[in-house]
Amino acid sequence: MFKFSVRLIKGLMQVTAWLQEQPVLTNLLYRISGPASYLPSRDLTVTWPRAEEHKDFSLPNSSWSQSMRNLYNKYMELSQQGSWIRLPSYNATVTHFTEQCPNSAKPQVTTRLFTRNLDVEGLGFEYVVFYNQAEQRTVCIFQAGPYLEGSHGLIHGGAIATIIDSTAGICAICTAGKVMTANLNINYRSPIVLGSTAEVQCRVDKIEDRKIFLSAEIRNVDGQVLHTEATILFVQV
Ligand SMILES: CCCCCCCCCCCCCCCC(=O)SCCNC(=O)CCNC(=O)[C@H](O)C(C)(C)COP(=O)(O)OP(=O)(O)OC[C@H]1O[C@@H](n2cnc3c(N)ncnc32)[C@H](O)[C@@H]1OP(=O)(O)O
Repeated sequence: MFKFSVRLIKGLMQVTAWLQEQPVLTNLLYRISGPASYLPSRDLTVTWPRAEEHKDFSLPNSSWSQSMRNLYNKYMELSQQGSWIRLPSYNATVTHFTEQCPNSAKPQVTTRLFTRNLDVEGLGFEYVVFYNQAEQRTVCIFQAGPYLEGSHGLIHGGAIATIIDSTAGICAICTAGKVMTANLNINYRSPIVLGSTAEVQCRVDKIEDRKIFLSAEIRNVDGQVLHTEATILFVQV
């Protein structure tokens, strides 16, 4: 009887594991009960971080070019006047929300934010985001490292989509709380050279019930060259 029970439990665990690996079923689970059931929680290690363990990756480092620093300094000066705030940037999404709510102990999961997944400074996404609450805008100062290559010497279109989605996502989160990208529409107007600095400007255009409509532009450092235009729809969840 004991052996039978152990075999039954093992069998049930295998079936559960198999079910969790089926994309259609996982998606259905997500639709029914939200992201918690969608995450492969059995594979994640949970720790309880202290605030001082959180490195802020949006502060200047030695890989930043002079033009990146100049733009950073410009927005830091505007921040001192009160219109903009520099948002901290950690390498895991959950850490941001732990920082937002210091009194509630939230677990840190050993996942990495896509844009902060490289350990060596300057190879991937180097960026800092500023938020203007009164105008519902974000600005992202962005330097693309050599590991973001698409066409020879140029940034991959998917990396451009990522930095737009992130800048717009932060704007939507700051404006409307928990959201997900429903639609991202991009026009690539001119290529961005690897290593160059660009400025992503993003604003909320309108809010209709749970839908937050935003638009974004990427320009070069002096604003003269338009690289990319996009519209983004986020839905509150
Ligand atoms: C200090 C603070 C710092 C914060 C620092 C944060 C940390 C740093 C984070 C970085 C920020 C990264 C941001 C990345 C964010 C992703 O990349 S999310 C990943 C990509 N997105 C996804 O995987 C989403 C997949 N889709 C879904 O889950 C669901 O379709 C959605 C989007 C949640 C919507 O589903 P739903 O809630 O059931 O909504 P539904 O009833 O279908 O539609 C609601 C309305 O939206 C409309 N709609 C839905 N989808 C669409 C669509 N595709 N097109 C047009 N309309 C649509 C519907 O027509 C409907 O309109 P109405 O009828 O109300 O007028």
